[in-house]
Amino acid sequence: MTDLAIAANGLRKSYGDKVVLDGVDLAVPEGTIFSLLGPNGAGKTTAVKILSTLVSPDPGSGRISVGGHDLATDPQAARAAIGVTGQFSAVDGLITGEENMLLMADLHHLSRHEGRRVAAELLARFDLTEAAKKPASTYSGGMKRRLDIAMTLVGAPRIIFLDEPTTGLDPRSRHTMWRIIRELVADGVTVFLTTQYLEEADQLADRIAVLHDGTIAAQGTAEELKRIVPGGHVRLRFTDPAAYRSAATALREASPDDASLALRIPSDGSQRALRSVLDRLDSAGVEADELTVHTPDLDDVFFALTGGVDLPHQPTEAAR
Ligand SMILES: Nc1ncnc2c1ncn2[C@@H]1O[C@H](COP(=O)(O)OP(=O)(O)OP(=O)(O)O)[C@@H](O)[C@H]1O
Repeated sequence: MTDLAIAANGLRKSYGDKVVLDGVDLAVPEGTIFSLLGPNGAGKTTAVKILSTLVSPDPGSGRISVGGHDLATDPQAARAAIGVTGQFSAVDGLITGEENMLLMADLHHLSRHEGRRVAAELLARFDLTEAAKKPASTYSGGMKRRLDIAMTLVGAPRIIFLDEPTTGLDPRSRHTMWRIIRELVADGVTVFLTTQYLEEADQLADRIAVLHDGTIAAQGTAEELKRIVPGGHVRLRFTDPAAYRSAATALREASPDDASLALRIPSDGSQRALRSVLDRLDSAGVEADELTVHTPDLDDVFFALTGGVDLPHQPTEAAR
């Protein structure tokens, strides 16, 4: 057994002439959240389908192992270790939440007694006990999504693939889902998450990979990815025009914005850089009325990586 829950080398997949995955390497340590980001059609779902044994990779692909099992030689064992919650819900709306759970328990060959115990426990955990006897078609989007994950957990998988788990959910339901995902990982489960929401990857993922043109354009922690795009700065705002002019003289590298009496100073936002700005303001005897630090966010990274902008360097092999 390896300490990587998911390991893939040179993952390739084409549909006819269309190359969807063109040599993708993935390494997801056990008990972590990995997020695959990419624009629509980038191949995220295809990657999830291959890793969860629903679709075969092209013959040119390298070794893929999931849960320590080689997908080529032991797909059955890999399948037993995973759970998949896709973009299209497995929930049957015609039967109740509880019946959906019991159906999953049957599929996993749990005894009647054990099935009822597991179903009740998971329904309670996902705050669905009250709604358990109602048809799932009457559930809200958030409740359906929670039921979907609860159904995935009936088989106690060690690795869970969540394909866009919060698409279409309101902010409250999205936060509930984030709490659920964090709790899963606290229990030692590995989560492979695809999302269109950069904030979601930023909030949850230990590591993020950006998929673009069939390859991984960059991967690392959210902080590592943010460091590869320029744009960090400190913004100082003044109410007194004289103070504004003195500050502009003291901070020669600043870009002035005369209309709003604001100065923009390129900065990595570190403590040392901030101290240098404040020291120079002190020496000039001026005080800013407002100071804000802007660090690039994942949106900046995403658009830079998938929009053809030239970047200085990419920490693809950044230390784990
Ligand atoms: N079975 C298939 N046959 C032919 N083409 C396919 C098939 N499945 C996916 N594709 C194509 O492969 C590309 C990647 O699709 P995929 O669903 O993996 O993207 P995605 O990143 O998950 O996109 P989205 O965010 O829109 O869900 C798309 O161009 C899609 O049309």
